[in-house]
Amino acid sequence: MSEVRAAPKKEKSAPQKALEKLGLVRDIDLALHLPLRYEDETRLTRLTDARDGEVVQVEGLVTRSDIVLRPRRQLQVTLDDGSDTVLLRFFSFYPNHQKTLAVGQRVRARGELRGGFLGREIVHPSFKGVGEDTPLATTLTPVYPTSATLPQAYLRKAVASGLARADLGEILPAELVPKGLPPLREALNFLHHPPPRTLLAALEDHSHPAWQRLKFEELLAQQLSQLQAQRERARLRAPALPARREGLHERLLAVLPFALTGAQRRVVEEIAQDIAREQPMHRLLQGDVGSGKTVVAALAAAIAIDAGWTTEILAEQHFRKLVGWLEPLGVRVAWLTGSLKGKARREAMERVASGEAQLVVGTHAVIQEQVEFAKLGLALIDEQHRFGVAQRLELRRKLQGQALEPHLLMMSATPIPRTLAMSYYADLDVSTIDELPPGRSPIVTKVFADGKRDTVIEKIRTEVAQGRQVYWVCPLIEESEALDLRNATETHQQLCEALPGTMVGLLHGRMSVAEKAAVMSLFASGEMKLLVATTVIEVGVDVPNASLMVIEHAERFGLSQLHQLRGRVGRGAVASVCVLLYTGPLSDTGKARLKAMAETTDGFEIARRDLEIRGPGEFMGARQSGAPLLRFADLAEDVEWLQIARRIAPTLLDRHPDVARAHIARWLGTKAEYLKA
Ligand SMILES: Nc1ncnc2c1ncn2[C@@H]1O[C@H](COP(=O)(O)OP(=O)(O)OP(=O)(O)O)[C@@H](O)[C@H]1O
Repeated sequence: MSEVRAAPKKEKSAPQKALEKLGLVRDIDLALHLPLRYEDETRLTRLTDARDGEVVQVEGLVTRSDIVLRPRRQLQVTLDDGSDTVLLRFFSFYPNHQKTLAVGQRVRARGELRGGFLGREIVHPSFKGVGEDTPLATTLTPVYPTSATLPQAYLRKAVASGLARADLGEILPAELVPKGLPPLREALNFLHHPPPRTLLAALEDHSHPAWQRLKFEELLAQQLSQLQAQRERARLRAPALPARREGLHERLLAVLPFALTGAQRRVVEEIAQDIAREQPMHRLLQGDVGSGKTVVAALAAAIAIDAGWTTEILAEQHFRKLVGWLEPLGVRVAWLTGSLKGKARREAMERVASGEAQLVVGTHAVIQEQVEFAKLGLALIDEQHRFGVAQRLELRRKLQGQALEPHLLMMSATPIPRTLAMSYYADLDVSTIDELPPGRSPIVTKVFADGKRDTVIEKIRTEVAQGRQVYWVCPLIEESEALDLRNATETHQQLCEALPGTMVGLLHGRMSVAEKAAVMSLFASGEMKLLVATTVIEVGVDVPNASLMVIEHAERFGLSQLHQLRGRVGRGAVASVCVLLYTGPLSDTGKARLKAMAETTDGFEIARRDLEIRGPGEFMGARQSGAPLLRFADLAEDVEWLQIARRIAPTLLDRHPDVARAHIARWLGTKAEYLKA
């Protein structure tokens, strides 16, 4: 029976999806996906010549092939290469393995040789059946960074065909390419398939000219796109917001209970200079948790408001404190949060539209919904809001009728080294608060298995008895069977029972803004001693009297997030402790994260380790999210190439704009459009 059916839509296979997830979509992406290391399948080692501990490729006949059940079920295969024999052992195997490895078959196997209880052996070698004269590989075999769902063999094929298809012709005029560097196609062919006996050290430490070519190309693309973005920005106009003598910002300084640190003063000065100009500021303000970013933002807002322009703050709770400083000085504030409804909402909108509100505090909804600003001069945005270029454009659209762009100050509490920041946020200037306010005592971090809960509760009792306050952080609000995470409500209940007579609060994301505010104010006033919360307290919460933080299921959190959370304590002069409770067994990365947390409280160091611990997959994930992270070059190491790229970029952009565009597109792909926008 034949029936005409529409051809079924071709579903993407799991490896295809995995490729996409790694960002390996275009041929050029595949061509630029470089091996982590190489395997040498170009030669055979005679067993008599091989030493234990050496990675070898051997070839011979199978003389024995048995499944052995003790001490653990395994397939044992003896291979004889004419000079000696070796035992191949497999703890997991399929029927077709046994077929290839049957007695009498010729097999080529590769792996680390070691002396075992049963004689010399290779555990889990890679292997294939071969004929008498199956040729050896002619080049070294690449091993690529990959993910769990993407088999190496599939990836190898995909990269090889991407490399063959990719348009890798020279784009740059020959006179601009530094001498001694091979053409791009040659460099990539070499790096994917180095000839036998290539000195691998030069590939591994990236000193080989083929690697240098990639570094140079990438840095040039980065410099070009930054320059392009800068030039585009230079064409835009923003209101000049000069700081007035004896203005609002000086009144604010006068009422603060502390003096600014040197770093805060420097950063305020950088921002003040920027916004005094008619070019829009695009600046990232970064500083470790508790370094005092809020007051810097408040001073910037004060200058803008004084100049007669509205400031918008995209961060609901981070800036309660900021409002608390400015409102008493007579600043008119409008709150625009998602939960604001009906008349109150309409009124708030009107106050924004008429320009009556000088400071507008809100969530993302401020941009997404129908809000029209009368005169928006400065936007302060928390990095948590992932305020990408797309959102900036949206913001611009909301300013129809306003010929001028607002100045943008983005704030990040995940500090990254300046050089990295420069490449990560290609079109932002960076200000860094690299000094903590005086009088802080370092936070001591302890890692405990969840079985030690009672000891931890005892510690809470002691802290509370001394008049201190405590946070207890849980990862989820609802029991998830899959993850078996403890429910915040349940923990709250448990702690209430364990600590009778102590006021224990609960804070989670499902509560309304008003409910959250009520709980927070009880905690801030000191009346509530213990606050059980989900990660909603991650940013902006500032209660200097809190001296103990317990993080439950700490193994489920990312490193930066743990650092953010931990930063809620140690904000005053009292010595603080952070307890990380984990439920084992821990994965390697889980272990590495908790270890890093226990070893350092320096946010820059944490950020560095975070990048180190996350695999290449996540690195690429970060790239895909639109943040151009350098993959080949290292801004600290490759200073020479950076200087050359800096020197060439303006010439290239002026004299060969098409070449510049093509070069950016090749290297940054969709990100090139992202930067042009
Ligand atoms: N120069 C200073 N001297 C003393 N205390 C300061 C100073 N600057 C800020 N503080 C105080 O330090 C605490 C942390 O400041 P702030 O909340 O601005 O940090 P932050 O950088 O926003 O941190 P986070 O990202 O962790 O929220 C606050 O209690 C603040 O009042």
